Amino acid sequence: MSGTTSEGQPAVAGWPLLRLPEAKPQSTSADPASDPASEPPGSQTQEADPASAGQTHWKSKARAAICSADPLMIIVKERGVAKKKQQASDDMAGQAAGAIGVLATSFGVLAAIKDKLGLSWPATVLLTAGALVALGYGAWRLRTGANRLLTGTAKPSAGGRSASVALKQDVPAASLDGEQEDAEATPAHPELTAALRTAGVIGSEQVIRADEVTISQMQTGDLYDFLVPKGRTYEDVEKRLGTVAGMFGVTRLHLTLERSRDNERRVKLLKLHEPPFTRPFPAPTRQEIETFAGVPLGHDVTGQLAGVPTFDKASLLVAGMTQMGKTTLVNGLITCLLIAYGEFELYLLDGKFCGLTRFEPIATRYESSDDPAVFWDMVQELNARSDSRYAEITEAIRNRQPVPKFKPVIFIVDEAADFFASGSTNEEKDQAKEIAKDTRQLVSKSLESGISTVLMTQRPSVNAIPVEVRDQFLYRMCLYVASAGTAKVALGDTYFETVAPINPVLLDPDIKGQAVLFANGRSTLIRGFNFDDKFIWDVVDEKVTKRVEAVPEETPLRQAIDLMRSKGVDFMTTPDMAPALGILEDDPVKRGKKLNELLGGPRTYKNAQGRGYRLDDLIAFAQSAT
Ligand SMILES: Nc1ncnc2c1ncn2[C@@H]1O[C@H](COP(=O)(O)OP(=O)(O)OP(=O)(O)O)[C@@H](O)[C@H]1O
Repeated sequence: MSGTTSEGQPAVAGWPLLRLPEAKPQSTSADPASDPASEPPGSQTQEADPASAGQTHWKSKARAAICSADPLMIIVKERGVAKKKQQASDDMAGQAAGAIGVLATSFGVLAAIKDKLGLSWPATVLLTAGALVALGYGAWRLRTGANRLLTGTAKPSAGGRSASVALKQDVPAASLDGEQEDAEATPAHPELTAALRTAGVIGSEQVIRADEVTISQMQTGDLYDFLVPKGRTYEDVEKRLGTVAGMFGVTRLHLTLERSRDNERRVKLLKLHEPPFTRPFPAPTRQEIETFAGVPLGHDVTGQLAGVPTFDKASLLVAGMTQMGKTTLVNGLITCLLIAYGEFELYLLDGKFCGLTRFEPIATRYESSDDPAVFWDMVQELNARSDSRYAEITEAIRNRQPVPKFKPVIFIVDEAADFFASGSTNEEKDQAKEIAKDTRQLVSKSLESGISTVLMTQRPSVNAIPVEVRDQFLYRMCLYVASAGTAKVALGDTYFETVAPINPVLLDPDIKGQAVLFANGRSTLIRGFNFDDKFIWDVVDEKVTKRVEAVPEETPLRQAIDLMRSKGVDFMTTPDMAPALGILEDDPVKRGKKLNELLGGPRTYKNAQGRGYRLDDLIAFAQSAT
């Protein structure tokens, strides 16, 4: 018999009629020539079928199907019925043979036991059945005990049994791994399990175990402390914090997540009772600032101090719309630096004229101007200091000496965008390009030489601060802004792809000083400090006194400073100061030159009274020299 159908398809033994391409159940053709089921006896289809007991019956049914609406289906069904019947009779024969075998063996075994023990037939049967049941029970106990040992669950007490069974119903169908055997044995925490499953943090078959969850009521909110299932870490929660917040029915701003030092699976999730910073936190004390590990920039949503680990080799960009609290925040930063950062030099450029004035007495250079030329001059001065510091480093390395330690310099500019704006002439455009180039160099290359830059802007638009400058900042802060695009300018183009980003657009603009701090790849919502003026003035005065006291008393510079302070003046002319320091020269030019040399070369200042020295300049000069 041929192994193919008329179309050349392989004829499967037993299924010659099932030519699938033609098997259209909808076919209603009455043309026998076109219908494979109507092929006459002796045709290829018939020949392909091996003889069988059910064949005649099947053929007659198949012929009857010619006139039906669905002939092929009927043929297939009939074929199936015939096959099943044959299989059933085969199965019955096999089972009967098996049963006879089992009976014969059992009888043999029982006869052997009866013979050995000399018991009656009923006693032998009962004894054997009892022994088999006892063996089965023993095996079951053994397996249950081993499972309990592996999962670490206690043996349920009689009273706890029903509760345990009820709780087990909360647990989803177990998978094959040990994790789920654990889950089966311990109830799931319903709220967290449902929230984290729906948020896609854990798989649909995973649970947060109730015995690994603690919920504490804090003053500001509920603190959930829990372990995510094995194979997951706190980062899985952190990545989907926004979605998790949605599951809790709050916003991303209501949630903060903390990792634990003891276990990567441990998550500490704080859900605030009310929107962040609804109630103000009191400004920190000196002691709190001093004991903070790093430089504090504000409070976090729980009222703890938050900030950056260091300002060494760092630079900060602060952006936010007008009147949101940038200047106040940076005033707070400088105050904290003065309290806890040791000795450093301040270069201040007050583009808003009075935002940083409180710190003028301790600034090495303070300018209040919106002139780009002033900004450029300060940038160039700092670049020159950086170059000379690099030269010292190179020299030390060349001579196999330890690399020198430099006093940190912090350059703070309030409202920086104005300084990069270019005029319409070619000359002004060239100048703007040069300013951008020098600023980029300052921010990027000065870190190693200990010069950090803080730029603030109320216009974080794409062009306000050139991208080559923006890209260099290590720390970024963004207060309220109106669009996500603006937030990206401040926090970086890829900010919203980072772990658990916070959208500054969602901040409440009526709660001043709130900012997203993005440092070391993590976002923290903070609110800058709003110190009393008196607190800031006291900190500044103390610092000035300390710095003056650090200048040796016998030096002319210290004597000049003490003279001005004792007389309570901010400015003294050269003719007034020179005799007090022992210069009795009558010629004004020679006197001025001698005095400046004696003082070590501080900058002079000229006003209506004539040329002389300002106290702030002398103090700044003294501290830059130490
Ligand atoms: N943390 C804070 N707590 C309470 N009030 C604050 C806080 N920060 C700022 N403010 C208040 O908000 C107002 C604006 O502050 P600030 O001048 O610092 O904003 P700014 O962003 O620098 O404004 P601009 O860009 O217009 O100069 C001020 O009245 C200030 O007192």
